[in-house]
Amino acid sequence: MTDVSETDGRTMNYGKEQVAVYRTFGTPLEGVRTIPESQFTGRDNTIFGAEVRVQVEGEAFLPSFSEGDNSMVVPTDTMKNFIHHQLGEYDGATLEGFLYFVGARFLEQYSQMDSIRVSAEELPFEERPVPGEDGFESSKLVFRVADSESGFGEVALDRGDDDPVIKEHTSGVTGIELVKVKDNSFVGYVQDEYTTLPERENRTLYVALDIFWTYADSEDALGEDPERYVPAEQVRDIAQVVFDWFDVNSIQDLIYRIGERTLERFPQLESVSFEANNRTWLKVRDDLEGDAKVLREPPRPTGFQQFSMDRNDLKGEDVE
Ligand SMILES: O=c1[nH]c(=O)c2[nH]c(=O)[nH]c2[nH]1
Repeated sequence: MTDVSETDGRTMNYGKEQVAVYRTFGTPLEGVRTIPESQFTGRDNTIFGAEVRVQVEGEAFLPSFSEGDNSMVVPTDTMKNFIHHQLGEYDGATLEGFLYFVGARFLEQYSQMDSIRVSAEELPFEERPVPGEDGFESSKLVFRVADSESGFGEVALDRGDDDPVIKEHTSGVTGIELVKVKDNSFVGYVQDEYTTLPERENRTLYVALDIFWTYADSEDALGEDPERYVPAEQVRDIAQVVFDWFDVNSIQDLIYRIGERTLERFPQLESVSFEANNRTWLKVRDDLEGDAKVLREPPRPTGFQQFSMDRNDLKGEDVE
């Protein structure tokens, strides 16, 4: 006989990924706090898309692995249909709120699921300008299918006594790609017999960035209180403003400053983390007038930086 303790600690889960789902005319996100680094004040949610991943766990699934007994198995195809359906039931306005909603619904519907992890990448769309009465305005109907940065969310839920309990959560913005054409350096690094990279006092820096954050109180991630919600657009905008403002000496230096500013702006956040990639172009010509250069793609391999920070890293300086 198999008891629970014997199965403790093993990896056993299954689920569905790449579940793309779209919703039109959702609940608008209104009432977020504005910050000086961003023009973002809310989202209409006229169109919303996400690619969802769901992963479920439960001791009841062991016989499906060990004995080929599917009597407790919810097909992953059904999971996909369930996600599609629940986006129509969700009446909130955020990606993380939807992930919590759909996760909680799964636990309610299928008692054999002990816990669930749901994550998603937003599939972004952009408003398009059309001529209106006072110049151009955003079309209310036509959107560009965008290849831009997108929101990210993940929640892991356990069954609680009453409502599900959020065991882990992460929010984020992924796919940021920024180029700064001058006022960046990379100097002062280790020089030895293996070094071929010349020091650069002023390089054109191209960085790809994913930024993730956690809240001190995971409920704040859901967006039910929009004043305490951190929109991915505002973090994206902090990143580009900090890049514009500071003459940094490396990507390491850049992401630390973005992290500091993000934690200072949003006291409700517990931590911020980064995955950065260096895509800096190589110089072909700099014999042109002024700061002008001709550049080319870098060859492989590429460098990366990962960093996480929390409130202990702040030096206690106020931001205006
Ligand atoms: O911002 C950078 N950080 C590095 O650690 C590094 N290493 C390198 O070759 N180029 C760069 N750029």
